[in-house]
Amino acid sequence: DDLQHKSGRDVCSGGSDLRTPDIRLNRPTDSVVGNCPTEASPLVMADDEKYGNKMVISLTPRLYDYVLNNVREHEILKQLREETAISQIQVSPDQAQLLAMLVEILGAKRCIEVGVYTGYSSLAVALVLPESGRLVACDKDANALEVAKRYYELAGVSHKVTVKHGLAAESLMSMIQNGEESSYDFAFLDADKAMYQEYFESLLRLVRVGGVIVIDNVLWHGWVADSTVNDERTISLRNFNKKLMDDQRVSISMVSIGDGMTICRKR
Ligand SMILES: C[S@@+](CC[C@H](N)C(=O)[O-])C[C@H]1O[C@@H](n2cnc3c(N)ncnc32)[C@H](O)[C@@H]1O
Repeated sequence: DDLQHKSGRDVCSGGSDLRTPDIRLNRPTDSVVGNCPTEASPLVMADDEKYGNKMVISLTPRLYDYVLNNVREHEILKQLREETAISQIQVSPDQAQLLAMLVEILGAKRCIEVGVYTGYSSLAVALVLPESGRLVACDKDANALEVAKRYYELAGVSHKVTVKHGLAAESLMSMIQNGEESSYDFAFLDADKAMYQEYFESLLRLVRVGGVIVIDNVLWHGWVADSTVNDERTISLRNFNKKLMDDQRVSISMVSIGDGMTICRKR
């Protein structure tokens, strides 16, 4: 049913204007079978002529397995992921690796995470921070934070992490009031979606010029692009993405990894 477009058109059985790509030739074939990825053909085409029917890769389960097999996941991260996998709310290993890579590229020393849960993404960041580095980890869930703290200890990084238990909006505001504006290099936002704009405004104050803010779930199960889905969180994310697109205070790059992440660099 997911594959059935609400208009009644089966988007994966193909329309007359959609052709399946020939991967070997890296160009479309003439056969008309659709625009949805299959294991044999993970390429999909933008179906708008203005993009020149550009072909892009779309992950199938087999291809995603391949991606995951090419992630260098630290043993302690694997252990944490396996212990808490049931929740399905933590970032994926390839996302965590990208966050850590961004921190390394930036040479970040001071980081913030909003939405820590049991610590998977924050641990990935803490592991690559220098010994003098600091990560402020904000979450309102005391039980989840206990698990996170246990793993920071196990990984030998707890001296780099300051856990802030409470409402993230208040934690961020207290950091601002504490004179910490423009003193952070990197922030990761992954908490309640309806509050994203407010968190983003605070993070923008806390991060220095040239610093990076990464926002998770910007594609929100794909619902942001489905005009028939209009629940509160989807609308929030859609509005947030729209505002960010026009926000000249940052450069942006929306990346279709995991549930979608936008990387922002403060100008
Ligand atoms: C998607 S999970 C974070 C996952 C984590 N980044 C990871 O990859 O392991 C979202 C977290 O945001 C926290 N959260 C939701 N609303 C919050 C709020 N108002 N203040 C602080 N934390 C909040 C939840 O308690 C939850 O742990």
